[in-house]
Amino acid sequence: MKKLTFAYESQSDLRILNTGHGWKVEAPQSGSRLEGGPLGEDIYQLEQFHCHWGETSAEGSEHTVDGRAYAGELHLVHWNTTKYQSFAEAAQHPDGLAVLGVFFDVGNESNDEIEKIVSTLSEIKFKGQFTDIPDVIDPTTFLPSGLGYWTYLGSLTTPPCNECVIWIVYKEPITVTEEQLVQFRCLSACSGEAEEFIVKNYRPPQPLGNRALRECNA
Ligand SMILES: CC[C@H](C)CCC(=O)Nc1ccc(S(N)(=O)=O)cc1
Ligand SMILES: [Zn+2]
Repeated sequence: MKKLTFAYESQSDLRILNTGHGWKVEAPQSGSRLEGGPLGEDIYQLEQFHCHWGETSAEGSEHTVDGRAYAGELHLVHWNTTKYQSFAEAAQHPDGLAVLGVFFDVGNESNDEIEKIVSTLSEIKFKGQFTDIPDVIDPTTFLPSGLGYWTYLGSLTTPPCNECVIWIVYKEPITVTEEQLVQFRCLSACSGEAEEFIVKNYRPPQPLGNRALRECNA
């Protein structure tokens, strides 16, 4: 496979919202480009990023490596702007979306970029609430230093689970702290006063079936 290349913009005032299933940062970046690797000749553009976690740090990732789960997983969601006119249209095609998955390992040093997300969560405690992240966010800082990855053809991991995703999962995790994950679990799944915490929002891996998994050791 050709090398995967990416270029992102740094943006401030990105909107973060509580979807009821977790937090999501809307980051449509016309100036961003993800290309190469398993993506053929097409260019993919960043649309949003979000993450998945578990009720303890023993679980939380949506992919597992030889059966081992990580404490969480960040998803940078891109869509094929070479072939399609909109994100929604791209989501109807097998090569429509490209999602970069980055595993979370729990460690002692907190991740500064994730901290910019965590610092806004008290303002979006309830489903439907949103706020702007004052800090400048550079998606490149979410990526690990080692750029080796696995890739396969898959789907959205939440309904409607469209089979429209070229998955690219980095082998090397990034480090977050237990405190940062604890803050994720304080988000509420409901809009009212009732508190039902979003303690876990990951979908377990599904059978590979006859799909090929490829790897690239950048
Ligand atoms: C109509 C297009 C699309 C259904 C609109 C909603 C959407 O964007 N869903 C979505 C996006 C990413 C993931 S994941 N977790 O990265 O696989 C899961 C679900
Ligand atoms: Zn996801």
